[in-house]
Amino acid sequence: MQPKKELSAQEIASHRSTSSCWIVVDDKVYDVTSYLTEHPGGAAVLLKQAGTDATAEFRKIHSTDILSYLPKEAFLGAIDAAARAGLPISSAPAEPTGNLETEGIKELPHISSIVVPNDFEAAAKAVMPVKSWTFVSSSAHDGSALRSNLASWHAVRFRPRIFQDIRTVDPRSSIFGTASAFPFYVSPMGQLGRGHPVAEIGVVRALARRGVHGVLSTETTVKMEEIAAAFIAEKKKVAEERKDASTDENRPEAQLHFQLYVPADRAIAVQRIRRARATGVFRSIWVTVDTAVLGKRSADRKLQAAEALAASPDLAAHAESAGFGLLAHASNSQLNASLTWEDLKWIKREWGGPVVLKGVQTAEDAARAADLGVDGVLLSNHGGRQMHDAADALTTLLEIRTYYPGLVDRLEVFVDGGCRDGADVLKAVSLGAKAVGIGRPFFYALATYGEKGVERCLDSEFSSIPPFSFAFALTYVRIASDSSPFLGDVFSDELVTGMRLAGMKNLDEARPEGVNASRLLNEIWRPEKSSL
Ligand code: HEM
Ligand SMILES: Cc1cc2nc3c(=O)[nH]c(=O)nc-3n(C[C@H](O)[C@H](O)[C@H](O)COP(=O)(O)O)c2cc1C
Repeated sequence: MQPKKELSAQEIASHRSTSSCWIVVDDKVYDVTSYLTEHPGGAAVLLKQAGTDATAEFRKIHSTDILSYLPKEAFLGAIDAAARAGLPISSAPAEPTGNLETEGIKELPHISSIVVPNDFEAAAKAVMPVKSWTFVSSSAHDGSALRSNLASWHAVRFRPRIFQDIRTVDPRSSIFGTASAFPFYVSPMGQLGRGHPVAEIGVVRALARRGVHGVLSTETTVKMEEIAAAFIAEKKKVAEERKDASTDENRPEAQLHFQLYVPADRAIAVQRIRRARATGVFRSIWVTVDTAVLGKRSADRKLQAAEALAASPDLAAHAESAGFGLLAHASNSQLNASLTWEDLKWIKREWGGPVVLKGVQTAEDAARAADLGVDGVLLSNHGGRQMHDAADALTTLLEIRTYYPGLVDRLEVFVDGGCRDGADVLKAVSLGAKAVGIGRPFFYALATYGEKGVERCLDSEFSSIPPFSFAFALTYVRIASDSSPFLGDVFSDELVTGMRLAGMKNLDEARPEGVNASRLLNEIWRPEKSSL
């Protein structure tokens, strides 16, 4: 890229106000003044980086792909080594961390004391920087959609069967014909670098070791090509270890899928799809359809207003309209408010493989997706972060079963939102879901214990198993007693224990009669009751 003009360190350093704000990333200078009020992360974080070399701070959160959201004229030019040397390096903003005292935790607990998914959350709240914690934990408005997501799982009860000889149970499943160790997967979440420097790389390596599926977000901290390469390398390593240990091929291989935010600029969207396809690692594409605009994330907005007030007198004057407070609410570059069913045609054509719609919230939309040849729908309200008082996924699943009983056999139906117990995955599978997406627990696991935390959240430690048949290893772990050194995982342990307690030997035995969903059925949409 040719510099548009000579830019000296001195000149760059002078642009650090709301009337002119320049930042430098990878030796390129951007005028982000017009983007200040649009930036979903708020104006204050940009202003703190203004006039400095922001590369290090920027990379903790974003990949350089995100720069495509800036208007073309924002790029002012590149700088040379001399100019770079003259620039102040941005110091990490002093973000307050969580409060160990208030959370009643003295220090990060030993990982062995993390036994249920919510233990990761409590630990994360105590140690994560407040801004990152707020980003992950926040939901729309007063949190009602998130609360009802969490509650919905408890509104369905098991109907366990006895005398089933469940010494050996098989929790293996598949997504679009590709096997998975369990019927759950890690949901796409943006900016994992805000949890831990290993970011998405740590998550995909853990998936590769455990044979679990994951959906990668569009908004990664690390570029998708680097993540794909790390995933391939880890899978290769795992395959070699297994070969050396003379184990068999029964263990499912991990699989990635790609989540697509369709930006306003179609050229950017097409390029994104092509890049994802070129990596060769993604089995399907999951198009997020519940984010035509951003939901009202009140906790983030309050924090951004506070940051603006504290940042500088200049920004304080704009605090009422800073960041989320104004244009980010209808960010028109990252999101696309004009998408329609018509757009599915070119998305399907560009991708050329299985397509899932992520964020379907009614039976009618699920049926329309099936009619249009979509391969899967994810019933989801985005973890309660978008539509305030949106239906939880289990209720939508029951709505589908009631009004379109055959639909779950016409396409793969996934659910997510608020699942915090591996056994609960069985409730969704019993009602016809192919798999359950789990989001926040994995962000918290990464933020607290890094890659090791993600592994613990997923599945038990197989690496110390002596070299015998892997199929046997699976069986061994599944029937392990309380004294087994292999127990201590989170989601898989709960799932397998849940299968045994419910009397299910494999997932074919997860049938609707295995659960009592009548309480939630009372809450589904009833056209006759809704027509006034
Ligand atoms: C200069 C070009 C930049 C662009 C185009 C940009 C763009 C964006 C976009 C599109 C998001 C929303 C991502 C999502 O929904 O997951 C975002 C979020 C965010 N950005 Fe940036 N960003 C830029 C620079 C920076 C810098 C320099 C920092 C700080 C070092 C930063 C910090 C953040 C934070 C903290 C969030 C999260 C907001 C939240 O809490 O939800 N950004 N940015
Ligand atoms: C921190 C965070 C970031 C997210 N980022 C994305 C994203 O980039 N793309 C997307 O489609 N969904 C995103 N989601 C939504 C998740 O994919 C998923 O629908 C939701 O988290 C499931 O609910 P749970 O967190 O209660 O398990 C995000 C959710 C969280 C909590």
